Amino acid sequence: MSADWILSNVSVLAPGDREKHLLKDISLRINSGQIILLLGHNGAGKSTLLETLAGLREPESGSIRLGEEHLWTGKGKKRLNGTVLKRIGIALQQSESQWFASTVREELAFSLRPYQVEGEEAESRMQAAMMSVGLDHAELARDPWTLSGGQQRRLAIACLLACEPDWLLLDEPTAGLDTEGIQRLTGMLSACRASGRGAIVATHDLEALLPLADGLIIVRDGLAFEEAPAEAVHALGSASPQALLAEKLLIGKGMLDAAETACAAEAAGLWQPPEELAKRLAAGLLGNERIAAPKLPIAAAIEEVEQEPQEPLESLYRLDADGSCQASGTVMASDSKKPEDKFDPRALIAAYLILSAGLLSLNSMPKLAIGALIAGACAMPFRRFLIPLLPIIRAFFYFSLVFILIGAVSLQPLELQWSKSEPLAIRMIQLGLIMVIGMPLLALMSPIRLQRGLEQTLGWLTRLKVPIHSLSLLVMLIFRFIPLLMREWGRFAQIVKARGKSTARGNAIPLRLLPYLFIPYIRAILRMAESMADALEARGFGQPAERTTQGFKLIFAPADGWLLLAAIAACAIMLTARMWL
Ligand SMILES: Nc1ncnc2c1ncn2[C@@H]1O[C@H](COP(=O)(O)OP(=O)(O)OP(=O)(O)O)[C@@H](O)[C@H]1O
Repeated sequence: MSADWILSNVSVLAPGDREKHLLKDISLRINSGQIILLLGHNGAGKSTLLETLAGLREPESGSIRLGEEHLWTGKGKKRLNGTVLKRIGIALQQSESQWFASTVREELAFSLRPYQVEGEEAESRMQAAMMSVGLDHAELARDPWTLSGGQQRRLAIACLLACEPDWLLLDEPTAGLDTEGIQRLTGMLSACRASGRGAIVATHDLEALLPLADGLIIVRDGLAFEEAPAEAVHALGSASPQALLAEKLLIGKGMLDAAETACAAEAAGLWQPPEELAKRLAAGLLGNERIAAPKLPIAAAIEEVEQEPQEPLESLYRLDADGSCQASGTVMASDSKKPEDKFDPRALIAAYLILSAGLLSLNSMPKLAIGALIAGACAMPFRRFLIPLLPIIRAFFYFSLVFILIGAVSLQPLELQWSKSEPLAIRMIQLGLIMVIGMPLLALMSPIRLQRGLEQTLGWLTRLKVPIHSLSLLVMLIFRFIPLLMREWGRFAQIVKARGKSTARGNAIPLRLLPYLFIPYIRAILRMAESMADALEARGFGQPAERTTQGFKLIFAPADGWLLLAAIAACAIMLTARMWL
């Protein structure tokens, strides 16, 4: 029999951004043996909540208990509790890309390993799990990568079921499943509940899962909004699928503007609750008074979610005459308040070069002190981008210190002569300061804007046969791929840790699990490179006769002028210090 989840004031911060809350002060009790749906807009925090329950994200504050057991234990609650981990099984979105073994059987055996289940017991669990998800016994010998997408999703769930956890944590489990697969899934969830186990399921598929649910948790902007009573859920469940079907039917007949509904909502990631559709039906918009929205406690909750002010669609999307949705590139490129859109990359690079030249001109410790003050003042407004890079800065500091100390060693007699290593110390401090002021650039320039900046500035060189498009593309890809590779590593690390029931913190991976991470990781990177190559080809790269398409044009704004003036003033101060000190 599974135990209740008890969450008290749980908050989770974005990795590397301590000002961004992914979950805020969540207090919940989720009773054992229930099927609970997590609902909410795209980006609301459903996956984050599931990952936090699975110990894949460390809460900044608050406590998470499964019955009497704390998920995080030890001094300062910094160590994961392996006993709790073994009582839960999580399937992340796209966790079917996790395969490393050459057969389905080995994959299942890997999932069972932390439970030390082997031999006949393991075999019977594997077969039962395969049967529950509708995979044939013969598939055990197949290479998991040769299964279809839907079959791989079923296998991901079978890997969880074989471990017989008290709680299943499922993220979008119906995605990619056919009708039979969904029926299997709902049957499996009902069977879990009947055996006293529970499930928490993040989903947008209300039609399939709402009729099963014992309760709902609405997540909005990282807040768990409401736990709905089971009666409300079932009453709502009887109304919503019809409303959805009615809407689809009317869109098909051209009686409802698809651009206003599905296209816009899907494109902007807005979730349209069935309640909204039911209200429109009730208002006569769809002409079917059979489906009227019942006024339920949960309806009020969903309504409140919907009343959250949304960014107007037209600021993000342009609806063309043919009803198709287009991302509004110019709006996103110039008017957005995202950090990487604030400055023109050309201004940022020019300011960086000017400041670096100033720092390199300082040739003594007192002058460098002035340079350090100026570099600190420049970096201060962007300190939140520097926090995640502190380990690199610290490593550089220790590395420099060791070199400076070695440089200062005199052997006859054995002593430290500071004067010997002063030039090296000055050089290392200059490099350190240049590195620190350069670090925020990674966050202030998106790769695509950097590419456009290079193309707009150096585009004239193409007449001299200089391959500027290719060079700027290369720079863009380097900028784009480094964070992407790190993110993918984090994603696969999470999956492998969840399967291996690792108690390691953060993205740290125990050595024993590394081989299981490398294969799917490398495969994912290769696939990503292949998709990118296809996309580039579609844009015209690699076909010299074709003109490549360009999404937007950078425009030098007053803020860029001020940035350059500030950099010139700072450089002037450093040059003056060099001459007069
Ligand atoms: N590593 C991260 N760094 C910064 N922000 C993050 C990180 N991971 C998630 N987020 C942000 O946290 C928010 C919640 O994401 P989450 O994946 O939990 O949403 P969701 O409700 O599951 O969405 P969906 O329905 O699209 O799956 C999003 O705004 C996302 O951009």
